[in-house]
Amino acid sequence: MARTSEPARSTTPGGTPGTLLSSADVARVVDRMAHQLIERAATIDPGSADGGLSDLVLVGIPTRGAPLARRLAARIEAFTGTAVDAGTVDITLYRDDLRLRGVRALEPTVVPPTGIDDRLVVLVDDVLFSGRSVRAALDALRDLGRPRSVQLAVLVDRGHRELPIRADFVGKNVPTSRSQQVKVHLAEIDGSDEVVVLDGDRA
Ligand SMILES: O=P(O)(O)OC[C@H]1O[C@H](OP(=O)(O)OP(=O)(O)O)[C@H](O)[C@@H]1O
Ligand SMILES: O=c1cc[nH]c(=O)[nH]1
Repeated sequence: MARTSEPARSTTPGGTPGTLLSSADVARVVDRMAHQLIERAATIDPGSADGGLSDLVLVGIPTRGAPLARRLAARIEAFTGTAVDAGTVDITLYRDDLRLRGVRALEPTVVPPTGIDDRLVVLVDDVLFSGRSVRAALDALRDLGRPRSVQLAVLVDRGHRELPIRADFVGKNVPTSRSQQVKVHLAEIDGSDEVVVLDGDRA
C-alpha cells in the first residue's frame, strides 16, 4: 500500500510571536532565579554563616543584564536578609564583531570594592543567543581578577549558540527561529517589564 507522505516540517522551530513573559511573569521568574542562586551559593562553602552569599558577585552585562543583576541581588536580600554584591562589566571592547556593529558608547564597569578574586561570579544577561556576548564578558572578567568560578544566569535562552557556552540558571527557555528577535523590556530602562518575540530581523 502506498504511504502518504507527511507534511514537510520546519527544521527551525519558531516561537510564537507575541508576549512571552508578562510583567508578573518576569517578577515570578526573577524570584525563582534568586532562589536558585541562594541554593547554589550555599554549595560554595556549606559551613559559612551567611550561606555563601558573601562569596557571590552578580555581574550584569549591559544593557539589560545590569539592572537584572541588581534585581536579583535585591530579591536575594529580600529572601535572606543578606546583602549581595552586584556590578556590571562592559564588553564593548572585547566583542569580536566591533567592525560589523560600528562604534558604540562604552558602558560602565562596576566591580565591588572587595573585587572578584576567589569569589563565585555569576554573569547575568537578559538574552542568551549566539553566546558571543558571554564570551566577550569572560574575556573582560579576566582583566578584572580571578574568580573561583564563573557561572551564567540569563532571563531567556533562545538557542542558536555559535560557541560552546551554556547557562547555569535560565529563567525561560524559548525555541526560536534565527530570524526572530527576543526583546526584553525592563522597567529601569524601558518603563515596564515584558518579554516579546518578534518575527523578522528588525524590531
Ligand atoms: O548571545 P548573543 O548573540 O551575544 O546575544 C545576546 C545579547 O544580545 C543582546 O544585547 P545587544 O548586543 O543587542 O545589546 P544591548 O544589550 O545593549 O541591547 C542581549 O542583551 C544579550 O546581551
Ligand atoms: O533575539 C535576540 C538576539 C540577541 N539579543 C537579544 O536581545 N535578542
